[in-house]
Amino acid sequence: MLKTKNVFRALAWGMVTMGVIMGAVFPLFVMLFGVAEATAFSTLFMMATLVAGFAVGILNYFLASKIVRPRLRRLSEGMKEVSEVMDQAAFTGDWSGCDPAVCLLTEQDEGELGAVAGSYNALLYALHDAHQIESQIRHFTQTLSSSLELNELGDQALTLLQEIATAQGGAIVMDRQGEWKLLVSHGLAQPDRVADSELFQVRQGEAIVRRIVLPPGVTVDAVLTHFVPADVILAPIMHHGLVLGWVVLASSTTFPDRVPRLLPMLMQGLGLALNNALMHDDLQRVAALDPLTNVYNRRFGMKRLDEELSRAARNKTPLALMMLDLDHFKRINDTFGHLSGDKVLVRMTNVTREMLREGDILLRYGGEEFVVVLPGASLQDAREVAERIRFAISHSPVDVGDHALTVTASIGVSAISGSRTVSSEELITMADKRLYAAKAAGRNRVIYEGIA
Ligand SMILES: Nc1nc2c(ncn2[C@@H]2O[C@H](COP(=O)(O)OP(=O)(O)OP(=O)(O)O)[C@@H](O)[C@H]2O)c(=O)[nH]1
Repeated sequence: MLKTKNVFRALAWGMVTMGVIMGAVFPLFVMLFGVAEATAFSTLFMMATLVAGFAVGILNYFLASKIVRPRLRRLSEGMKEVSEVMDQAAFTGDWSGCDPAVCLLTEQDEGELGAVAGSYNALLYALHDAHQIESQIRHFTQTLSSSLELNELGDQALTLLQEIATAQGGAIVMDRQGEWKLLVSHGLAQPDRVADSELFQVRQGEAIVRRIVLPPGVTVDAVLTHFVPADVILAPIMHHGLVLGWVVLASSTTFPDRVPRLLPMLMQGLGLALNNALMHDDLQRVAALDPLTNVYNRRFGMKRLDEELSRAARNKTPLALMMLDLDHFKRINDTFGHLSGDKVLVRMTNVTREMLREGDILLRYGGEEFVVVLPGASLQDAREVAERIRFAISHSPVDVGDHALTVTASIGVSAISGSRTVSSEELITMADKRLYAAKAAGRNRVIYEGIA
């Protein structure tokens, strides 16, 4: 801390003392020019030189004070004004009054006073930048905390990061079970190449913000043209020392220096938010999936069925449902054991899943009984799919110990045509009745009509 006593008082003392000393030595000086010693050291002459020295000292002091004081006052008033605005801004959040463009001190002096004003202005710029960075980080963190859904979160984060870094393109790549998967990309042509590339294969500890060259073919998809970015930054998304993923930002020009310095701070918030979203995602999955077969469990699957039924009623589109039950499954358990039974269940769900289209729903209704929902399918469409599933199951033997076990399934199909609305219970009951008819008729078959 700088310690100054009253500088002007010190100046006054210094100047007056110097004046008096000059007055005291003046007689010696005049003797060099031939003035007689008696005259030079006469009381009158001595008094005159001392008074003159004193007067010159006082005059100098007033002169210096007259020139320097108002400029110093101007500087200090300017600083005071800015500090008051800043003080207010800390509470109101309105920092517009602290913008360097508004608050700069305009001291023209080329000497020390100008240097003081220059240093003050530099301090103001640094404060302004620090505030901007702090509010960018705060806004970024606040936005991230508003979402738990992984894709939505990734999208929001990338949008903000592009804004902050002024990047025209970017992507977020996540580590999902040991593989790099593209979570989101903006403005990149062929973004999948980014996830497939070797860019992220770094050893632990080497995960730092760095500048890279994108793999061939990855360009930025600007409004009028595609361009190979001039500057690309890669930033690791860390959480508890682990790399959860990477942010890639691409620009047509070189990124400002502050960008690579700012990114690690933003990545901390992003790491926490993405980790929360991943946990949420896992919990959702656990809540929705059957742990053995990895298809929807009954609770979640029935919810999805209700949603699809409402959609079908709204759009007046057909929807079909099938109930599938493995034949004589108890025997498999009894003969080969429960674990072999589990193996058969997993294999059969995989075989069934392969026969379905995207948007179809497969759920484990209970034990060895499954429901398949086919939105948009008529009874005839569903019958064909059911036949394909039945055929595939009966032609997919499962290795159980030394045996290649052949399993069959019975399937009951029901459907709504689009003009009639029915409840999920009605649809299930219908399919269930047809399933039991299939069992009664000898199993390994599909029944889709005749039983109401
Ligand atoms: N391994 C295994 N078995 C299960 C599971 N859930 C239910 N089961 C068994 O599935 C068998 C179903 O037997 P049943 O309902 O008699 O039917 P089924 O033997 O397939 O005879 P049909 O359906 O009439 O052809 C029972 O032995 C249950 O214990 C499971 O998660 N794993």
